[in-house]
Amino acid sequence: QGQVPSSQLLGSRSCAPVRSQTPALAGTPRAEGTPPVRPALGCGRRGRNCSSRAGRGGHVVRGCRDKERAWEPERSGTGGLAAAGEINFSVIGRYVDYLVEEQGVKNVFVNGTTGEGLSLSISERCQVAEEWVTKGKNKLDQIVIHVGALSLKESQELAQHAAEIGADGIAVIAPFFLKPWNKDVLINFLKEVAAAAPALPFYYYHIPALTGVKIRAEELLDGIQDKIPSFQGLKFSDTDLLDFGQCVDQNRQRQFAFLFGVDEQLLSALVMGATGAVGSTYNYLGKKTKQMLEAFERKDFSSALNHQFCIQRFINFVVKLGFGVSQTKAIMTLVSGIPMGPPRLPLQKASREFTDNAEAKLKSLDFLSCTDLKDGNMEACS
Ligand SMILES: CC(=O)N[C@@H]([C@@H](O)[C@H](O)[C@H](O)CO)[C@@H](O)CC(=O)C(=O)O
Repeated sequence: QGQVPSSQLLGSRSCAPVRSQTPALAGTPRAEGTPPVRPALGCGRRGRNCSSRAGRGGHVVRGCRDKERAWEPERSGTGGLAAAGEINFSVIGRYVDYLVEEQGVKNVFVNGTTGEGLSLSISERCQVAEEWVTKGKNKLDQIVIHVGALSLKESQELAQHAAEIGADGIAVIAPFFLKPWNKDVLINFLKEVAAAAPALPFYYYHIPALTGVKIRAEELLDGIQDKIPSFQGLKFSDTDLLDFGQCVDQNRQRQFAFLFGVDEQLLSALVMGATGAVGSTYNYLGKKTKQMLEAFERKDFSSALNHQFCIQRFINFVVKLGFGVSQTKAIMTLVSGIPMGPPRLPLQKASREFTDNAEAKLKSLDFLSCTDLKDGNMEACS
């Protein structure tokens, strides 16, 4: 079985502190059997202060340099085809177009949970980031790269690399094996990563259910800018709306971005002051979610609630079937027509039964019609 992991996007997620901003996605598409593209080097976007690696003299981003060789087809002996289990970069450009044109999503969060960032090597993470920046140039508004890792040094390498390629921001989760035991220790870790890319807006990615680090975000934010001057905001992937509300309430004087990451509860978070959203479902429900954001903006709360309930109906349905990153990838493939490939171990590919059920539900909720389906997925309509 050829396994080609790729990254996630937003649906990936609104990274801008503007309430009406399109939700950004997280995750990287993976594809099977398509030719990988060697990522272009150098910085991409909006004249950000970055320089190419070649121009940085002695600056070494070890993992990222190794990859340059690994992806030369003539050396890999694969004749230009992605080997089993490898990332296929060639779909990222198409996926950018799909997000922008079909889902109205212009901000992405790369190498996060949906993109299985923690299951990739450092070299792969660099390549994925580069490909998104290259292909997103002049198309996407913001590209935030998740650079969290268990090793502080690796996290710093990734942060430096993100700055060099011209990303718009970096995000970091709490280290989750040897864990920080209190707020100060966590801040010390985050501060060291942020210092590796001081010009890049820095986001803390709060996802306690996966990291096991339960330090409240509200506590962490208290005085954080004194320690991390580039601190820009929070990606809050937790259902504790008391904690989230207090983050907003206690930081009203600051221009922080509060990006909410529980898609089925987004409306509640908007009421509390969320400035954007980052989530897996925006990969395929981006347009629907935008309608909810727009209804909320124009204070049409009844419509906004209808949209949220509709989205909840779908999420509630798939959660009962068993829903995670693998299933998200299957739905992304179904809706976009762009092959995401299977997830990487220890995750298992979603079952055909799951995909069939999810497809039927999407159609019954009018989230998907046969005319939405791309050539590659037409058989799903028969
Ligand atoms: C645990 C998890 O995967 N949470 C998702 C949500 O979008 C989640 O899939 C959705 O709310 C459905 O429960 C996001 O918060 C993850 C995310 O933003 C990312 O891929 O980094």
